Amino acid sequence: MNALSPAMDVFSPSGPAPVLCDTTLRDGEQTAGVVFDLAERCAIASALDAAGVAEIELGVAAMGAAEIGAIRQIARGLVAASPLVWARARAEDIAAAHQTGVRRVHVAVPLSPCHLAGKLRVDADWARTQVRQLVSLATGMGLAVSVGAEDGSRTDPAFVAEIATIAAEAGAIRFRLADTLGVLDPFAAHDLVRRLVATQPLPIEFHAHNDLGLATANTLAAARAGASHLSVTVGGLGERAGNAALEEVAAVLAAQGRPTGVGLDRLVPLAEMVARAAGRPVPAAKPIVGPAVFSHESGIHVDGLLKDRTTYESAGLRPEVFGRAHRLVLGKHSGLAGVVHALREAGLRHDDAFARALLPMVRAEAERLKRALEPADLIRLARGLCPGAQGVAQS
Ligand SMILES: CC(=O)SCCNC(=O)CCNC(=O)[C@H](O)C(C)(C)COP(=O)(O)OP(=O)(O)OC[C@H]1O[C@@H](n2cnc3c(N)ncnc32)[C@H](O)[C@@H]1OP(=O)(O)O
Ligand SMILES: O=C(O)CCC(=O)C(=O)O
Repeated sequence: MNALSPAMDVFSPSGPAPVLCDTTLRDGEQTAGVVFDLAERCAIASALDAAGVAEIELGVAAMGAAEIGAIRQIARGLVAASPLVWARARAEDIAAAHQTGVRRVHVAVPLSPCHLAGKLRVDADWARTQVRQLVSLATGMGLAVSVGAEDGSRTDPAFVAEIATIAAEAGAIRFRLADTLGVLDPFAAHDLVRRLVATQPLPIEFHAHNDLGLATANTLAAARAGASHLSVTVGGLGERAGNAALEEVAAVLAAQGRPTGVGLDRLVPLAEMVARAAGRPVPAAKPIVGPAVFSHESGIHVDGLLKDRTTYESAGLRPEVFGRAHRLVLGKHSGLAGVVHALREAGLRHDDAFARALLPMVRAEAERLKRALEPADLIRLARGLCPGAQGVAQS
């Protein structure tokens, strides 16, 4: 029994877990205004590696000599994870990637009509030719090559499959379908990936964006449709609204019985490390890693949790799994059970009559302070109500 809910239990997919390809250091750092220094990049890569992330996209070698040197240094620090370098569909980008010493390059090829005509000023034949020639060029240099369909979700699926087939014939090892603008919903993502899996020979990676808040859902739908590799970033950092969050994808797959090898207890330190380096604090309610996601205040929830934790905690989301713990707080929505519990924890008088008298004061104080109560607030209120409350612990 490993489902997040009975519904997920019924529909849990089977088969090997997809492989996670983390692109925090490439798409994540492309977030407007985010810059990691070299020490931060090395530390993030090592933390991802230690957490068991299988693949790490390290950056864009075409940015120049300093970036080539940085990628080389970061890659040298990896123990188990496989590094890869991102490249445009240009021979000079592949040459730059080769200079990093990393043995794998990912070549992104814009495929949608608007990217081909509007951005590159080329036609579909250009894409066919570039993929054939560049994959051969890269494999000739001894590089393993994956090919990406940039803006693939706004491209005729038959053309995407054709390019993937050309990539396979030229020697590519994988094909990445990018929902570059985050336009898909999970049903469309599932359909596109299923079609691609069925019509061309390469393993498929899905690369989601979160413009509609669907990156994780789309990534999981892609996995269910047969994507063997999934792009993710720590905290979902990435262009605009970001990418699929590593912690969400890893947690759901583990809960579905398809663990990715990522240590779930490493996710919070990773999120905090990336948040610090990015200058973007982890949002309080960010699933899995947010500081507040295992906190409970509402009377009915706290009462339920105290009687039987499974009332408000699903099997795959036990806080201990992530190295975390429940935090029961007192506030405007507290009930009697929560007050009794908090009093007992604080070593204060905690009989029902006392807690019942204190409850309206707890609510009023939370309203006055516009926040949850700290232990010191509770002690102050309890002493105000009954000066001898402290140390008069009763069962
Ligand atoms: C959806 C994505 O995430 S795509 C990845 C985005 N990542 C980045 O942009 C990484 C950082 N980028 C950079 O440092 C720079 O843009 C560089 C080094 C890649 C290129 O810099 P510049 O040579 O100054 O070009 P600039 O950034 O102004 O324009 C991009 C050029 O790449 C071309 N290009 C864009 N994508 C691709 C592609 N996948 N394949 C081939 N060419 C491409 C554009 O057509 C444009 O070419 P042009 O100058 O001949 O018109
Ligand atoms: O890597 C790719 O293939 C696509 C690039 C990308 O990040 C995107 O399209 O969102």
